[in-house]
Amino acid sequence: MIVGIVGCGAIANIITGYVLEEDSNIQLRFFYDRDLEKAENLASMADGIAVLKVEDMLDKVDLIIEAASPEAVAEIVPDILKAGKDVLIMSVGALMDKGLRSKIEDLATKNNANVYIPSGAIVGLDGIKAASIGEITSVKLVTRKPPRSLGISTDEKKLLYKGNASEAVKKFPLNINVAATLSIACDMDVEVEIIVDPKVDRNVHEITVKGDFGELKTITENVRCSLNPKTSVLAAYSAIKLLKSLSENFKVGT
Ligand SMILES: NC(=O)C1=CN([C@@H]2O[C@H](COP(=O)(O)OP(=O)(O)OC[C@H]3O[C@@H](n4cnc5c(N)ncnc54)[C@H](OP(=O)(O)O)[C@@H]3O)[C@@H](O)[C@H]2O)C=CC1
Ligand SMILES: O=C([O-])CC(=O)C(=O)O
Repeated sequence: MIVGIVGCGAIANIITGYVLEEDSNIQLRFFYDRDLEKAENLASMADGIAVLKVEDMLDKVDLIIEAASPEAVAEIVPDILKAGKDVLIMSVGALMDKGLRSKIEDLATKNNANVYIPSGAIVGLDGIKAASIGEITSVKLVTRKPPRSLGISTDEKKLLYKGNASEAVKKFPLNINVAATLSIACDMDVEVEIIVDPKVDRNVHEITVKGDFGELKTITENVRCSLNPKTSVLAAYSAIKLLKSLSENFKVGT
């Protein structure tokens, strides 16, 4: 599978490092970033090609990884799908915009292309997807991050946000994509709390789901990426695992 990547920051660096060290179906060849130097640095590590615009890789790839920003989803994903190519989206918060999401779903169907959304920095999506076969009655996400991850400075633990996911992704576009992933998985605009906590040094996501299946609670205490403390290492790992699973004939989990 020939892969291009849009956004050459923390997640792209972890994916590239993995591809260089491990045997897999992922042939990472093309790199794009609005900062050409970042694309060139990763391309030279991976013996790939830095491109000046996404169109320059479109006819040469099977799949593009979006690991840039919510704006990049709106700017770039429609063209990828129009070219009939698959896309893996990390900046999932963009899809809380119902208009953009249905445009992306329609383009994927019309062009026989796939949109992949990895579980990212949370655990439990397997059970939540299974639970959605029955009735889900409530879903709540409580995210606690250290001040540096939220780009603020404070000595006090504080509730920064309480509301639904669609507003949370507008207020914290680079910090709470997981709320969008969760909302899409259970087809609800889930309840979200974001807490800044100087006492934690991990990005912590706690999910509680209730439904006719019973109740589940997951807590993920994520190590942060060295290149970007907002982002958890598990998010990059989930993208790698999803890409690897595309060529596997033996699947486990929902
Ligand atoms: N689904 C999930 O669970 C998670 C999702 N994420 C999301 O994944 C994305 C990537 O994360 P991460 O690697 O940590 O981010 P980084 O900021 O480390 O890297 C992103 C890179 O993409 C560039 N970029 C942003 N917008 C564009 C654009 N429109 N066109 C071209 N390049 C662009 C950035 O440039 P610049 O520095 O100039 O902005 C930066 O170089 C983010 O949106 C993040 O919020 C992160 C963690 C978990
Ligand atoms: O990586 C994380 O812990 C979560 C995150 O930033 C996001 O969902 O945008």
